[in-house]
Amino acid sequence: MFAKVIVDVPAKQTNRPFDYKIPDVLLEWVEVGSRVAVSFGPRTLQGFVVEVFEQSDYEASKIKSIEHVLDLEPPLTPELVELAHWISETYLCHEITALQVMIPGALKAKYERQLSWSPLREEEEALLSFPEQNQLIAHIKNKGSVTFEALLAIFPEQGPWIKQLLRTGFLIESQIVKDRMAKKKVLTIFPPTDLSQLASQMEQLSDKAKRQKEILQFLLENSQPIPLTELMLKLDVGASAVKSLADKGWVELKEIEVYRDPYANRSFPRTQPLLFTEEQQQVFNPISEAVRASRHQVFLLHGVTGSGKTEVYLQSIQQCLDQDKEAIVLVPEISLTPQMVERFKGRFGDKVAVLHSRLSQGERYDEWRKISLKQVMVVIGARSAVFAPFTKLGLIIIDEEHEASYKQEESPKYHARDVAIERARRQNASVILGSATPSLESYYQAIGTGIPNEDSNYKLLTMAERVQGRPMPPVHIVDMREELKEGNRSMFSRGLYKAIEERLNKKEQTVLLLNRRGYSTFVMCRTCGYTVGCPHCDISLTYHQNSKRLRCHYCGYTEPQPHECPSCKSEHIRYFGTGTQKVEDELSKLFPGIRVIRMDVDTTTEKGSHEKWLNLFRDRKADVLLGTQMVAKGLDFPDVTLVGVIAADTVLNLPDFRAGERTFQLLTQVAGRAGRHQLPGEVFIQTYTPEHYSIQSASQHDYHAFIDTELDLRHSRGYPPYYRLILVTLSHEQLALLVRTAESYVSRIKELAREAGIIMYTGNSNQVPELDIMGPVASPIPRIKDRYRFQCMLKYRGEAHISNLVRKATAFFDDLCRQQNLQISVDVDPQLLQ
Ligand SMILES: Nc1ncnc2c1ncn2[C@@H]1O[C@H](COP(=O)(O)OP(=O)(O)OP(=O)(O)O)[C@@H](O)[C@H]1O
Ligand SMILES: [Zn+2]
Ligand SMILES: [Zn+2]
Repeated sequence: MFAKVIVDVPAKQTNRPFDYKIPDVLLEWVEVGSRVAVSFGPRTLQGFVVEVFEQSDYEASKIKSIEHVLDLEPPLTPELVELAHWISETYLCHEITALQVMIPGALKAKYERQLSWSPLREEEEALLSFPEQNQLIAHIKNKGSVTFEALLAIFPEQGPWIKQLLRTGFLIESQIVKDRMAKKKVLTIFPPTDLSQLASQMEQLSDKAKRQKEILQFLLENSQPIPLTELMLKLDVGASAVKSLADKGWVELKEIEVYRDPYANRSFPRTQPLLFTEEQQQVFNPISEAVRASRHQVFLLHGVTGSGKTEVYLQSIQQCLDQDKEAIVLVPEISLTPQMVERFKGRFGDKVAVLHSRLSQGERYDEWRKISLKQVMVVIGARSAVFAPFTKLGLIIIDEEHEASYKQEESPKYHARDVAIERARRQNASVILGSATPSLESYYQAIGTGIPNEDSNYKLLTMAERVQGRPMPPVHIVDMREELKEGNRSMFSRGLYKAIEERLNKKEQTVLLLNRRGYSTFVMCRTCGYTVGCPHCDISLTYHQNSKRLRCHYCGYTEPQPHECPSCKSEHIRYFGTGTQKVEDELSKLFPGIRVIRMDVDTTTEKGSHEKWLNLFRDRKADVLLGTQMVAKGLDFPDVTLVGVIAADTVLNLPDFRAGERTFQLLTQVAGRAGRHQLPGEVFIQTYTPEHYSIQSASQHDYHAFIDTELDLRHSRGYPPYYRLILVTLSHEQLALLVRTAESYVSRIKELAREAGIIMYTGNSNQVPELDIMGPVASPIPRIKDRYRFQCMLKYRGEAHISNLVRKATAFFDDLCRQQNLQISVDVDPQLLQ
């Protein structure tokens, strides 16, 4: 038997399968999707088996053998292997890159597989009726644990039997990977076993030891060990108070290892399906029908914020499980909040695995194993969870389908939504794309030519009302220019100020949004206008309050904050722009005693901090939740009755044709956090361009008004969804060479297009062009890490033949890339245009 193997060298020459012989002892172990070690030239490389076959066209003696297999179970399914091929074709990347992105990072590390005899199955052992294998079993028991290679070397004939024992759980594979990962230890406080001691100790404390008393009181009430940092946050106490209790020997403070399942010791109260509203029922019916019939169908679920989309997801998944099929739920990384996880774990309990990037490598690996060992039926996760190795997929749900983060920015530059649809198509599964603000691409697919139509690719389902007839919150647009005219120089308009004040009085909560992009806190000299830029990239450095340093977001370069202008020596050099930190300072000045939780990149780097902040807010330990995009998504807190957007224009000013769409989406999302339960909500949007259509339509909760204007604009400018885009970026250290190469790259594409008979845009043609090439021009960020960047944008109608041109043109420059260290990066359906 032979195998076709894609080896782990991402290069054009190796971007095809190579033939290897499967040695007899490995016959049982090599399958499509297996990872194997093969010799390739002078080296031994890792590779993936993409095909197993009987006869090779090559002379048998010339074909090398596979050296060994790296995993006892193939990490990829045959379906995923095919999908990887599709990804490499669609997004123009190497096939190995697409294969590698599908497996968890932990698997990529080298490790040894140890096998040992399971102690758990002792009683059933007598039932094993294969006496001739006694020797093998005795050997394993004797050794305690043995490596897979060693075992096969001694018992080369018994591969099938070993496999059987593994699958039936008599043999277990010990996870050396697990041991290799640094174990996580956390300083934890343990109350004494006899809690009554605490009460008497509390009385011994003097009145001055208020903090210590609080801690004892807390332990008395909760009687659970609790991590030190968590306690400090919860009670707002310092470590010293805890230490003095530990010194007295009243509580114990020790480091414990935390188990890697981040949800392992959490219980999720089980929830029951809610009785559907009429609208929910009416969108659920067709979904349920498709799932039951195992029919591939894409549904675009357009439901306003608070319309109860999640409940529709949950019951659709239940339908899927009832058919004994599996489901994947994708959510954007930042809305994969504990609240979200809770909703799925609450309904489906242990059947759910969770995958996101804040998990450690080990944790991710554990969750992934649950999927591949079929211990779970549902996966909820960020982008890459679309590759969960399920084999009986019934449904893929993509929540907030419009989110740009579903597009991976590094190779393979895939769009999880499109991969999901392709995967579902291959498995006859259904797809739900859910959003309050569907992307233009998806909406356009769902309406076809503008009229809802039976043949269009996606089926549009609409929920226009909030659950239980709750009203959408009224939105006030505040013109900040007027505020300034009338003498208000604060970053809060008078309206928003009053509204916050009212919430404080009524003990209700407020969410304040400040766009991340908006607070590029660059440093500028007020005398001469000099701005501090990165010496390696053409972009301003960002000021970081915590470290008091300037930092480049692209290359990580940092330098201390300057005290005088490098150009004119003036002392009036300072940082500009409203950072979240600044808003927080201002809030405390205006409302003494106000409790603010600030969530931004600076406060959420630590693992679990995201969760901690949100829990504190939910537990009403703060009046205001202030943050960047992360506060806009998915939160469902009953006491939030006010939402304020500090500056709505920041995204609008980006040089991106999606700026209007992004603004509309963000404003709609964040406005949707207010008044979701009994208490009515209210929203303030502060802006310098109140007349802009995306701000106007967001304030009226009018998706259709927005989309009509936006579709017209896109049509007249030739952008998606009417045209598709491919962005090609070339970079090199020498500007002159780069410009020359970029020019000849574009000529090359034009030449290929002419050969292929493609109608190109000429400006005065009567024919509708199929392809328009813009550029080459300098990229919006013209230099990163000392490399200059030029780009060209291809706009085209229709499908694959254009990506074929790009593939050919890029291949033509392959040698130049290698010899001259030129880089050409291709982004199909780009989301970021920098
Ligand atoms: N059928 C129902 N009966 C009663 N309450 C419901 C029902 N469906 C949903 N809810 C409740 O309504 C609230 C809003 O629902 P949900 O969070 O699912 O909305 P959503 O459409 O996902 O909103 P968003 O897009 O803003 O996240 C939740 O508190 C949910 O528990
Ligand atoms: Zn200056
Ligand atoms: Zn830089």
